[in-house]
Amino acid sequence: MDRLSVNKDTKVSLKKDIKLVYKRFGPYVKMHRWQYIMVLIGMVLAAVGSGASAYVVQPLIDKVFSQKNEFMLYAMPLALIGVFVIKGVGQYMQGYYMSYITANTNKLVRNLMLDKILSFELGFFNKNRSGEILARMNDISTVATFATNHIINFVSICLTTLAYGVVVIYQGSFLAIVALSIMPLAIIPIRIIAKKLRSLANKSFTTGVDMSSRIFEILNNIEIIKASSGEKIEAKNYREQSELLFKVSRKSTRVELLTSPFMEFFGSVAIAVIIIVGGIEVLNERMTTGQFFSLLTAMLLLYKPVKSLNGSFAMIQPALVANERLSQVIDREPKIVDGALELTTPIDCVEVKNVTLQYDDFTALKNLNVSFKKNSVTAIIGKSGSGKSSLMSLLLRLYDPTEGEILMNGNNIKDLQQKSFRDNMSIVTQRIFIFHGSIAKNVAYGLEVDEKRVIEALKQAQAYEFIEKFDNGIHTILEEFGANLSGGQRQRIAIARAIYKNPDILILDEATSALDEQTEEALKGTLEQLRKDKILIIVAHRPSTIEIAQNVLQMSEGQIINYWTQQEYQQARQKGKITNEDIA
Ligand SMILES: Nc1ncnc2c1ncn2[C@@H]1O[C@H](COP(=O)(O)OP(=O)(O)OP(=O)(O)O)[C@@H](O)[C@H]1O
Repeated sequence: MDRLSVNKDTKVSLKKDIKLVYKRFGPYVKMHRWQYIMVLIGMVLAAVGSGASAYVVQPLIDKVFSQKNEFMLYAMPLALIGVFVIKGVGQYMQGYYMSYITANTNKLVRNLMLDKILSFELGFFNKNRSGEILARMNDISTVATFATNHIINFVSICLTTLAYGVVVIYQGSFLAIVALSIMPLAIIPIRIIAKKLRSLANKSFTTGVDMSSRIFEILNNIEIIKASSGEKIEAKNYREQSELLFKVSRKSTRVELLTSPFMEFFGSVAIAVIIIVGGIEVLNERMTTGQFFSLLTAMLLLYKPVKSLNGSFAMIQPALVANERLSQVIDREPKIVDGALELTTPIDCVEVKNVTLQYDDFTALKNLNVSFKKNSVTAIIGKSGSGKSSLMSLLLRLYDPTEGEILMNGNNIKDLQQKSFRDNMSIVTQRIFIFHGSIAKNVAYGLEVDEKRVIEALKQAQAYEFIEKFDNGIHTILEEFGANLSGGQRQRIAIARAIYKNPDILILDEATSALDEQTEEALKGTLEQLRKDKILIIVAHRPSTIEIAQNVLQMSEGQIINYWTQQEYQQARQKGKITNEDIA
């Protein structure tokens, strides 16, 4: 499964889906057992406090108001304060430890999810929009909150209900059974509502994904949008999606809120029955007034936990759907699996053997055979779309060949630990990654900052002369995407980063396109020096860059059509066999 999808099936299989949630979140529940014990203690305190608060109504009315007992007049309010303090402490403990469990689970699953996403091959990112992936990150909190709270909500409600139930039954058993039996009837409409909520949760997710993906696209292409006066079209499209989301959310609120009137109705019927049946019992002196009011208070208090049980049923559907979506990411296996072998020697030879690469049905590279050796500079030329970048991606194992193999120092790179060879490779492409941070940190990305070496790398990349002019030099803060730099300056920082790593293989994939001729000429001198002990590959687009290469490889439609020495290449150029148009 390359493309993430949303399951449109609205068939409700609560039991199976809840099982899936606990299969995923069970370990996190187990891991927090001590916190759960604290929650449980808090819960017992709160439940005892709640039950006792209903119970004290009876002696208050019977002893103080009916029998005029003065001692009880002072004792009862004190007891009441005590009972509420116990309840308060219990609720605090329960709330504090519960939110700890939820927040910690959220954190751990988020980290796991990012590790997983980072382990995926490039193809996954090409096929899925950023908004789609981000939305699945946001799903975590919905499921984690549900998974960690649901058990405890359930236990809490059962305990509180039990405590009230004891009071209710103790104060008048016949009456209690009548009243308690009406309450569960309210659960019936919930199952009908659950089905509706599931399809609405899916719809709202898909619309949300479209919207956040669009925002990403707008932010990443703002220059083009403005230059093409696309603001109005973007705003119009976004408004339409916003409206759709608004409608879906209104609909789900309507459905969700239906539980409330149902509950109110069943609750009022239960209370009405208690008043009539209990009133008759009191009038016939089979029950004291205190017992009656204590029972009534317990019933009114019982209403809240039963209502919240219903509330948590309404939460189940969005959480189950969210679990299904995030499982698509967490359970997905990366297509590029790391090898076991660590490459410990410097890379001195890369061989591409009978390599074919297919993107879905499209064959981008066909049966390639070429090798790159230490101390050599190879230029790759070819028209746009001929497969130059695809070949470079294969060397980094961003994709695996569909057929054939890539060998590094004689080892198939599939058998090697990716980090062990990527740590010794640098690539500069036209897509330049600059993050918000100092120039020094941008250059040393992923490595310790050594200021001297940073300056040296910047000098080699012909970047230091403009950085020197900044007030803060290499400590100048760069904006996201390098917005405060020119295209050529960004490219030179990226080249400095590649040099700073001191790699065995340096790949420049159209990395100098934004440089003026003079800077490029100066950079050529640097590359001449750098070639020593390195494999240098330059995907070239200017005839002047090709001059430093010993070998020139020409690609066309995914195939190597020529492999020349520099001399042969020059002769081919002179004879007009190769023109500027052949160099993309
Ligand atoms: N991720 C991808 N999925 C599907 N097709 C792709 C993908 N990447 C590249 N291609 C296709 O493979 C072919 C080779 O692309 P590649 O980027 O390797 O060419 P290139 O020679 O580097 O082109 P340019 O000089 O324009 O950068 C193109 O036809 C392109 O459309």
